[in-house]
Amino acid sequence: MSLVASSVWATVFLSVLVLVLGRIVYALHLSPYRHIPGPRVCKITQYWTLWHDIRLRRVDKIREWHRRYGDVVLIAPGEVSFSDAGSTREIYGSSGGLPKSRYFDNFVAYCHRSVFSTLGVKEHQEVLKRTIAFYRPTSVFKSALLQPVRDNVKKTLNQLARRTENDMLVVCNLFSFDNITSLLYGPDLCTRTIEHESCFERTMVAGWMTVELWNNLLYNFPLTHKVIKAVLSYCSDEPGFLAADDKLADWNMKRVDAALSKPENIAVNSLLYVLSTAKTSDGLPLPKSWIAAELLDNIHAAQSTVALALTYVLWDLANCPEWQRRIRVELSSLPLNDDGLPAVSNLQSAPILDACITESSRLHPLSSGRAERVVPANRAYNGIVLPANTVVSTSTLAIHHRPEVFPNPQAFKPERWLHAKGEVLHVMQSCYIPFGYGARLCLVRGLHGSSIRNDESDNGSVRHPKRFATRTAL
Ligand code: HEM
Repeated sequence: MSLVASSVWATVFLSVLVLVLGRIVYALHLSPYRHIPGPRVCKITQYWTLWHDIRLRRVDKIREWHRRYGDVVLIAPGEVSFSDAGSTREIYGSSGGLPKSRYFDNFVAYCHRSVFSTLGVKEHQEVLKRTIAFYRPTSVFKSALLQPVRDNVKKTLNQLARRTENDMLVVCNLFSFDNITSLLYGPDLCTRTIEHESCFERTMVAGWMTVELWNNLLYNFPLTHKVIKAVLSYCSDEPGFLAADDKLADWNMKRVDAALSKPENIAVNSLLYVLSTAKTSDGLPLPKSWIAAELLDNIHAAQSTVALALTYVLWDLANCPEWQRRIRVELSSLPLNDDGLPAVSNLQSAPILDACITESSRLHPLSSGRAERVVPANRAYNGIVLPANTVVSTSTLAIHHRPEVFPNPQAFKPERWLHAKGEVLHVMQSCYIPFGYGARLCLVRGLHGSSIRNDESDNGSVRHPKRFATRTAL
């Protein structure tokens, strides 16, 4: 190697070394985050957490860090995770008013921000006004909208009885898709993937389950995702590999087009109906793309969360014959409707079923763990001062596994919800956040009959009665 080439290489090597050492010294000794507990590597680079994100192990890793470092953990430069009820209240509570982080840009559809992806507090309140009527129990539980869902329950039970354990997630996904399309578009435009084995939508749902596994890569490294998608499409003779999301967006837009061309046929109380009758702040009808974006977002919000929630409940119960027996006894004592299923209102008086679902959601919370908010000005949380623009979040998995609140936290113990009373129950409720907390609580939280409510679940408004970064956590 010539002398010139050697000195160029030496200069490059030394420059990189100086940059890396400089970064390490800054992160560990000078950064405004140096005092926050957490793994050293997370203080230096965000790529360690991103790596776990892509491997779909982020939530587990953060819980492990909370066990080791306590309730406040620096998970990346400028990103802090909490696992206690007090900080959760401050971060997500209505009074805190923290905006969502740029992570939610990943959920912008047709260039429009839905309720879920709106960042600022004021903007969110405006957007929410257009859709909130849909989430009222009095409208969702109207039988015209609910009957297809009830019919799906019976079809799904038949399918589950015939299939193997491995098909459980697939069947639950189809069930979830048919249900949400029924509530969003109404019975005439909903899908029937459970019964029609060869319909287009069924292939789309299957493709989408694969897309979700790759979404974390898409959100963190879009270019790499594009290259992998192109290469795998080419190699697998499957041009549509990882294209189910685009297919879903086209499919949704066609449905909205078809419905808006005959508005008189749109099912009353469906989300499509609520949106097609809503007005902008200037009193004009909502543009088609806004309507389509909100519908698409609700499919995303509902699809894998509900499918996984159901799969986990079935999984937990599969290992507990005694709880299965108790649920059967409880349900068989409820009066039945003509369709052979208990009325929704009667399910509110099924505490054993409720406790099993609640405990399953505690053990396997389904939100991505990236319910991120941004701190607008320097402020202390749990006694630790954070600079403005820090991204903060609560680790749902960590707070759900606090051993002093949920003794033997790894165990499926529905009885903890049945027996707890007074202050003990209150503390458990304040550490139970599978549907989020406070100002941006999941809009369907109020539809779940559970008696489990945290402090901000019942503030009088309907919304207080949430993939693979996607919306669920694996
Ligand atoms: C078991 C099922 C579900 C779980 C675990 C769940 C969980 C969550 C969580 C944790 C949030 C808050 C995200 C944040 O704070 O950043 C949320 C928000 C939301 N969820 Fe759900 N969700 C579920 C089902 C659904 C369904 C079925 C729908 C629609 C029909 C839905 C619609 C929404 C919407 C629109 C938001 C945004 C609320 C806002 O920002 O005001 N979710 N969900």
